[in-house]
Amino acid sequence: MTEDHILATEGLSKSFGGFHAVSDVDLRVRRGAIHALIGPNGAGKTTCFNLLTKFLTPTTGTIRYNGRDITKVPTAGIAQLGLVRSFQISAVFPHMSVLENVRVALQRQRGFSFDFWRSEKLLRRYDAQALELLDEVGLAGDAGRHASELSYGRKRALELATTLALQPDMMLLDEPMAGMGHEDIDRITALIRKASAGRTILMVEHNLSVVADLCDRITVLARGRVLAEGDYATVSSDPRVIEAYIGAGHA
Ligand SMILES: Nc1ncnc2c1ncn2[C@@H]1O[C@H](COP(=O)(O)OP(=O)(O)OP(=O)(O)O)[C@@H](O)[C@H]1O
Repeated sequence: MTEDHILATEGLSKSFGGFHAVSDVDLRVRRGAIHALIGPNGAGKTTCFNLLTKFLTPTTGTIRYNGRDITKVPTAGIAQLGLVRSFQISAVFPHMSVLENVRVALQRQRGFSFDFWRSEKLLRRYDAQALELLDEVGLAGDAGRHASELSYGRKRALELATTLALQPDMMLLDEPMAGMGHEDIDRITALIRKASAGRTILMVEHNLSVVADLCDRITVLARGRVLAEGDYATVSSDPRVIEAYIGAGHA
């Protein structure tokens, strides 16, 4: 790993029983990049993300973040180091207002555990900052609404705001465009681009035109292994990549 890489894995592997879901993956993510992890269904992308955020323990291999070996650091510790995973729809509290959702995230960022009984007065201290974040993702006008009333695309924008509240140096985005129509895709693409200023993004994304549009570097996984790496033009013209997608019925 060089100074240039904020995240680097070496020989990262995960087996379930005798099945190798991720095999010997050396992933290098350059600081400041928008990097995509792509590949056909079952390639090992989600397993990789789960390894990076410690939802799973690697069978073998190491993960370094900002030069530090984080292979044995638990999930909560990873976020404290500035590596935050987003786009987990469950991260939004549906019965709280949009503003309250961001407020809670800001409170967390300051190291408090979430406390439903914390006084309103104390929480209100975060309102101005929460509104600023909502404005950044185009949700200032929705601040008072219940999160559950938001459209799917807006919920995802809210998740982005709650993630940004944690002030991550690096964000892991889990299929940010999943289930979205064109308009939402354009909106979220613009938001991700904006949010990438001054930070690093690693995303798993099936929508290849979004990947082409947004990502500087792409790692293609197939059958748990790195098949190709490079910019979109390079990997999309690689015959092994085309074959892997066609073989998996993605033609
Ligand atoms: N907990 C588990 N136990 C056993 N096998 C698993 C487990 N989790 C994942 N796998 C298997 O590992 C392989 C990789 O799965 P993974 O979900 O990482 O792929 P993916 O690239 O994210 O796929 P998709 O694009 O369909 O989400 C698959 O064959 C999957 O069935």
